[in-house]
This record gives sequence, C-alpha cells and structure tokens, in this order.
Amino acid sequence: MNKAGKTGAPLRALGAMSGTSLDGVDAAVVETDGRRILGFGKTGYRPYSAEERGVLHAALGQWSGPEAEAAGDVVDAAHAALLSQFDDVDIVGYHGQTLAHEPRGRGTCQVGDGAALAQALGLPVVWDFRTDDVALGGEGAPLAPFFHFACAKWIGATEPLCFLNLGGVGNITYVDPSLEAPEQPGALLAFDTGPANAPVNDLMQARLGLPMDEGGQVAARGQVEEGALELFLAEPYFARIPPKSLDRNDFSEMIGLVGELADADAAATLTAMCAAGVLQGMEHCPCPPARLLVTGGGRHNPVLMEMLRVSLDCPVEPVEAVGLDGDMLEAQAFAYLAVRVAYGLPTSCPGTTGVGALVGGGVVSRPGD
Ligand SMILES: Nc1ncnc2c1ncn2[C@@H]1O[C@H](COP(=O)(O)OP(=O)(O)OP(=O)(O)O)[C@@H](O)[C@H]1O
Ligand SMILES: CC(=O)N[C@H]1[C@@H]2OC[C@@H](O2)[C@@H](O)[C@@H]1O[C@H](C)C(=O)O
Repeated sequence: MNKAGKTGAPLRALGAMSGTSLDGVDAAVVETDGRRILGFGKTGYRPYSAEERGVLHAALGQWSGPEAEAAGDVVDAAHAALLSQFDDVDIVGYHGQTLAHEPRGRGTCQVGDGAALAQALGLPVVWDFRTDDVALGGEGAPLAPFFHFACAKWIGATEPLCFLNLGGVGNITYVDPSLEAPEQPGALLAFDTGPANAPVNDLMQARLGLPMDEGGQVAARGQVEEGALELFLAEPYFARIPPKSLDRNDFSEMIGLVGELADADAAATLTAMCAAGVLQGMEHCPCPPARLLVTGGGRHNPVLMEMLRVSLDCPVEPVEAVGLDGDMLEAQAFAYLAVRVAYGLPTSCPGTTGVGALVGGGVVSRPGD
C-alpha cells in the first residue's frame, strides 16, 4: 500500500508552480500513473498584481516572520483562485513559492499551505516537495528532472538530450532515454546552470522601470563587456561539480559588475552571462547531447537563444519543436511529481539533487485531515 492507498492507476493530476520570476502562477493537468505520461490537459495562468508581487519581493530571503506569512497568504489565495477553475482532477501538486534556498545551510523555504489548499479545493494536495531531499543531504533542486525523463520517453527520444529551463534561474537536465527508469544510475544528471533572467529583469526594473527585456530588444543594441563576463565565470559556483543548485538572488551582485555600463551593454552582458553559465554547465554532460530543448520564459528571448546557438555544438530549440508547452513544463512537472509522491515513487536521486539515496519527498494532505 502506498500513501494514496492506491496501486498505480492513472490519475488526472493538476500541478501548480509559482516560479522565481514572481510573475504569477502556472497550472496544468497531466494524466499519469507516476511513471509514464499518458496525456496533457487544460492549462491556466494567474498573474500576480503589482501589489502582490511587491509582497513576494519583500519576503525573498525570509525564512519566517510577518513578511513570509504575508507572502504565504498571497500565494495561497492566488492558487485557490486559479486551481478552483479546474474540473475532473484527482490530485493536486502544489509547489508554492520559494522564498529562500540554502541547502547546505538553513535549508529550503517554500511558502504555500497545502493542507489549507486541500480544504479549499476538496482534493488531496501534495506539497512541500523539497524539504525531505535537503534533510537527507540533497540540494532540494532541481526536481523537474524526473518529469524530463518522462517527457523524453513521451517524445520518443532514443539518444541522450538536454532540457534547459530558463526562468529566473537556469537549470539543465541531461537525460539518457535508453534507460528504463529515471532513478537508474546514468539516466539523469541535473543542476542549476546559473542565473538566467533574474539579473536582466532586475536591471530592467532598476534602470527603466520595466519587468523584463521584452524580445531581448535592449540587449540586441548592446555589446557584451568581456571583462565583466570573465569575472562572472570566475565565480566558484561554475567550477563546482554537479549536482548543485542556487537561490534566486545568489548572483544579484552581478548587476554591480555591469553598473558602469550603458543600458544596452549591461543587458547584453547579463544575457551573455546566462548563456555562458549554460555553456559551462554543458561540459559536465557525460556525452554530447543530440539536442538541447529549451523551456521557460528565456526561450522567448531571441538574443539569448542566438547566444546559446552560436556557443553550443548541438541544435538548440524551444520545447515546442517536440510538441511540449514551454510555458507550462514546470507546472506539469509538479502534477507528475505529485502522483509519484502519492504512489511512493522517488522524485530525486543522486544524479538530480546529489542526495545519497532515492528520495520521494512531499507531504500529502487530504480534505478533512
Ligand atoms: N518575450 C520575452 N522576451 C524576453 N524575455 C522573456 C519573454 N517572456 C518571458 N521572458 C523572461 O522569462 C521570465 C519568466 O520565465 P519563467 O516563467 O520561466 O520563470 P519562472 O518559472 O518564474 O522561474 P524559475 O523557473 O526560475 O522558477 C520573465 O521574467 C522574463 O525575464
Ligand atoms: C529552490 C527552487 O525553488 N529552485 C527552483 C529555481 O527555479 C529554477 C531552478 O531554480 C530550479 O532549481 C528550481 O525549480 C525547478 C522547477 C525545479 O525544481 O526543477
């Protein structure tokens, strides 16, 4: 018997993710038995208002206290509003919002109360996905890799490939789809590549009052400052052997490296830092991948995509090239992982978070608990 009291029947799972960009909540349905993807369903998005985003920003780096509690209230309310619009769901995967992440220090902190969400929705909710992995010596992130393995099977991949998520932070998963299961040694290698869009967003906000460099238009007019790029790559993080993970603001001082540059040069240089982190990361792959499939908001930035294409030796394509939805992959991942947790299957392994053994993290809360 497993946590859900069932034995691996297909479930319709609804996953929800509030990412490090703090733009809003993504939600998506996946039909799965916890191993294979059987189909994808409805998706939804609920942006945070400027006021809500301010509350979340103020709480970044907090582990508890009034600011973290206020952020939790915003996150719970936004999820309840969005997820209540979905019908015909068996189980919910609720990632919540990461406020702080220090796996080798204080731990990892996601706000969002899954027990309260279970009452509000009248559905079982799986949440707190990262704590057990960190408690057992893992990085607690990235957790999407087990889902990436299932995606590789879903698209019929036969050769090793990489998924690259370009959100606020970047993370990459190397998948060998010739193996049967994600927990098999060699099936997965995953880690955070470095900052992705967060420094560019912060620069745009500070200098131009804009949330992002839409279409890479500002970076496209600039020149990359090679000296700043070299200083960035000298950060010890890049020499560390994976698995490894980052907090959103671990590289916030990067903006200081471009502080003297004009807006366009600063944007171009921060964008190049993201691409350079990926290039460094690719060197850790056990074999050259046949292709790199890009997910997350950064794939909408043509300047960033071109920087990746010119520096990498394999085709670089958005995940839409294989019929996946790059705006929803993380929400789908937490739908998939919720079913794995409910069925007692692992959600991380030494190759994904560096944890010493297989871990099936996550708490299951049912309405009425
Ligand atoms: N059209 C666009 N042009 C340029 N950048 C874009 C565009 N659309 C999205 N982005 C970038 O992608 C970011 C959002 O990415 P995404 O939604 O994948 O992040 P997230 O899921 O919050 O982060 P993480 O994966 O780190 O948790 C935006 O903040 C912006 O920087
Ligand atoms: C601690 C935390 O929330 N990490 C996020 C963040 O955003 C991207 C990257 O850093 C990744 O490691 C992770 O999210 C994805 C969904 C993951 O766990 O796979």
